Amino acid sequence: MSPLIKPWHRISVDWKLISLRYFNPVGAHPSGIIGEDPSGIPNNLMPYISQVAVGRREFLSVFGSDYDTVDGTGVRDYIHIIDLAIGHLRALEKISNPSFSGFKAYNLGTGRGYSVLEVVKAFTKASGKKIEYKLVDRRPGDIATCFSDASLAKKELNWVAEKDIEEMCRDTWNWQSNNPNGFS
Ligand SMILES: O=c1ccn([C@@H]2O[C@H](COP(=O)(O)OP(=O)(O)O[C@H]3O[C@H](CO)[C@H](O)[C@H](O)[C@H]3O)[C@@H](O)[C@H]2O)c(=O)[nH]1
Repeated sequence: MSPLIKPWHRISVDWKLISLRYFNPVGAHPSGIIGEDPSGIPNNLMPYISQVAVGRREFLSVFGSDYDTVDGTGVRDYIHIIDLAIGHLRALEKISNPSFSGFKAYNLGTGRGYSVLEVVKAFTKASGKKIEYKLVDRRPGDIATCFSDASLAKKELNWVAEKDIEEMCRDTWNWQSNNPNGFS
């Protein structure tokens, strides 16, 4: 074996890397003790909706209502943080297996997209609160639709997301209603 090939050969045996591609993590720990408390004005949809529901913000600005989607609003693949945590445990099991080497990337998502207005509807149901919203211009840089193909994670990590949008909204609301001002 030439000296040039040797180092690469060694790398292919010893080197292991797993990359997990998160889609849109939301939700909170079901205990209601751990949740998302962004500092300042939330950039992301779920914490913004949650702060409207709890009375910290007046209304949600829905960024764009003319996308080519089910109702014109942006579609994303929301995933409960508990499912995401379990995905990490499965990846750790995989990378600890002596038979695994090299690099793999796995999508962690539900494979199903929800529009902004569908999330608003699900959150209204989970919280019993009216979520005021206004349709405004698109946010620069946003795309219409983004959802995962998580079939490789199912096949190789034995992982699938199990929690649905109702549970994501319920756990988010459970935390937010117990912590109306966040952790402060
Ligand atoms: O106040 C808001 C916030 C968001 N949205 C909409 O809600 C959807 C989800 O928006 P998020 O900001 O929650 O999530 P994104 O998928 O747009 O953004 C996420 O994915 C991006 C890459 O695709 C970046 O990684 C970014 O940091 C990360 O938050 C989008 O259609 C967005 O336009 C609103 O209508 N109003």
